[in-house]
Amino acid sequence: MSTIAAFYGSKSILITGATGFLGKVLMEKLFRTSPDLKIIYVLVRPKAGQTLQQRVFQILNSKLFEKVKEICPNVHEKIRPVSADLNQHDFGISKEDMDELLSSTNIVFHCAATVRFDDPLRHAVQLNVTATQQLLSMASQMPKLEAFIHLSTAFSNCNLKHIDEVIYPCSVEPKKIIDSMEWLDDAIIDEITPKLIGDRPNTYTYTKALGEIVVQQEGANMNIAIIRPSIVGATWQEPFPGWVDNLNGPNGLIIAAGKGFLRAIKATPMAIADLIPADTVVNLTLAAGWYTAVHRPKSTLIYHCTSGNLNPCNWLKMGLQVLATFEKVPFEKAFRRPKADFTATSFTTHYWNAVSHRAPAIIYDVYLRLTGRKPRVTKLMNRLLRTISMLEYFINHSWEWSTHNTEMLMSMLSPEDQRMFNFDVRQLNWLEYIENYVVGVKKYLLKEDMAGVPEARQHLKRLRNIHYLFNIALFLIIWRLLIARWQTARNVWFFIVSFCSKFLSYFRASSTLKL
Ligand SMILES: CCCCCCCCCCCCCCCCCCCCCCCCCCCC(=O)SCCNC(=O)CCNC(=O)[C@H](O)C(C)(C)COP(=O)(O)OP(=O)(O)OC[C@H]1O[C@@H](n2cnc3c(N)ncnc32)[C@H](O)[C@@H]1OP(=O)(O)O
Ligand SMILES: NC(=O)C1=CN([C@@H]2O[C@H](COP(=O)(O)OP(=O)(O)OC[C@H]3O[C@@H](n4cnc5c(N)ncnc54)[C@H](OP(=O)(O)O)[C@@H]3O)[C@@H](O)[C@H]2O)C=CC1
Repeated sequence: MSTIAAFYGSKSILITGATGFLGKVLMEKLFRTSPDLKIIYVLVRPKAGQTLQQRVFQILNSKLFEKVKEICPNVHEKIRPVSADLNQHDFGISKEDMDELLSSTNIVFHCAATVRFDDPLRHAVQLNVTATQQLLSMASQMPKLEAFIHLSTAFSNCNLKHIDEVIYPCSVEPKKIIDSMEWLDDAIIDEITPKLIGDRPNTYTYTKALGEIVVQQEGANMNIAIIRPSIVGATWQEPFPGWVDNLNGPNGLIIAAGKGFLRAIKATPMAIADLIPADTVVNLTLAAGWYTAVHRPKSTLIYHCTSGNLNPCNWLKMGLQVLATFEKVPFEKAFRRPKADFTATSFTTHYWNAVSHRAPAIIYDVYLRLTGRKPRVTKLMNRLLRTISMLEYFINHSWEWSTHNTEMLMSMLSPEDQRMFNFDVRQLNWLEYIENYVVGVKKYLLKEDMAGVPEARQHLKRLRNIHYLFNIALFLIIWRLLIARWQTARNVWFFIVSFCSKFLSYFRASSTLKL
């Protein structure tokens, strides 16, 4: 019997960010492995015209939860959506809901965050710092609380090369930042943002670092742990391989490459691609929740959920396997054949952006306009190039994360728990994982049926023929222009033509003699 599964069996659990990528995988695993848990409270806001109940219902009815519904048929009764917006004071939670949450909750998993890299500092501070502070204040009033698990990121200190499982100070105290957001106006905040984030690439990593300090300061009297995952990718094994549901991280780029939009990206091919599967993160998170509650470590433990030092894979190996999978399982209705390369310098990147990204987009838009349709590819391409510029930092740097606490935690698990809550990334076969990841992107993000693969292959063949025809036409046009203007080109042309005609007459003469 799994100790961890039994531990969660009788608990009331509060999850923030349950509608997000990791939150869903976390909920699924909890229901699947501890179907007798008491209740999961999820803090949800109404969104996109859906009530919170509709949002939760949609999640429970998705493919991700198919196994859960077999194991825990009354799952709908075990989940309690609580209307909450983390941007509001007290999260806008009603008094009755608040009383219930405070009196019943045993474990808190804080996953909610803004993960956008370009969020204005005010918004990123509100969600990643102030809301974390408020949630801790709520947690401090929970008499039955056994553990508070905070999801951070391995990149919160990406301004360092070697990162230990400790909390690093920031130049300005989080409390001062929170206070200043109340009275500074947006223009001034925009002006001071680069100075505050310093050598971090964006407001996301900066505010996640501030959030960690808040957790350490405000949670001093609680059982707290911080999980720092690196780049979270599709699921590895559970509940099935390859599950993804948003465009973050590598997902959007895999689509762009598979559809033939992304042809070149500036990357350091030998830099470590520190990807970590979503189910690995969730297993570690649940194990840490159990350990924190049961063993009550004296200080806040930080767990690095990374792959680089235990099972490194570089961007070249990853990129090549992504491309190899496109060969086997092409995406439908590609714009061009998937064929991408890494560039090394800003000069070559600009060159390929002009030649391989912007030019084909413009040509295609002209074609759309000529055929009476609305041009759209240039806009799409601009958006892709903007996304790439945001992500580039992470594919051109390398980090070393120490994983002592994570390894210690692994050693504390029973063999049964090590199997059931496996976060030993050394067992991961990258090539197999990446193939499943790309197939997962096709199936679960693009919603493409595998039955469409032969047609997708045909489409790529047509694109190849168009490509050849286009190149031949281009060559002939350029050649014609050269002949018209340049004597040497004319001489070369006459030489080739007379050589070919002599060769043909010799060939004809010799075949007539044989007859
Ligand atoms: C010798 C031969 C060599 C061969 C080499 C072969 C090379 C092959 C290369 C091909 C293979 C490619 C795959 C390789 C993998 C490389 C991947 C590298 C990725 C590195 C990622 C590092 C991330 C690390 C982060 C740290 C981890 C974390 O802690 S947090 C989680 C990560 N967070 C994010 O990823 C958020 C990033 N997103 C944003 O910040 C914003 O969305 C944005 C700024 C990017 C865009 O903002 P904008 O306002 O413009 O758009 P938005 O409102 O968000 O959306 C508008 C529409 O665009 C769609 N969208 C959103 N995101 C993406 C995206 N990532 N890609 C594409 N499209 C996106 C969105 O759905 C909207 O669409 P509509 O609704 O239709 O309008
Ligand atoms: N994905 C990754 O690569 C990595 C993620 N992490 C961390 O893991 C955690 C989860 O990330 P992930 O699941 O990918 O993120 P998602 O963006 O998928 O999910 C974010 C969640 O936060 C919720 N949320 C955002 N704003 C509010 C708000 N104002 N009120 C209530 N809820 C809100 C979202 O709700 P809604 O659906 O309503 O928008 C959603 O449920 C984050 O803390 C992130 O920093 C760390 C490393 C890597």
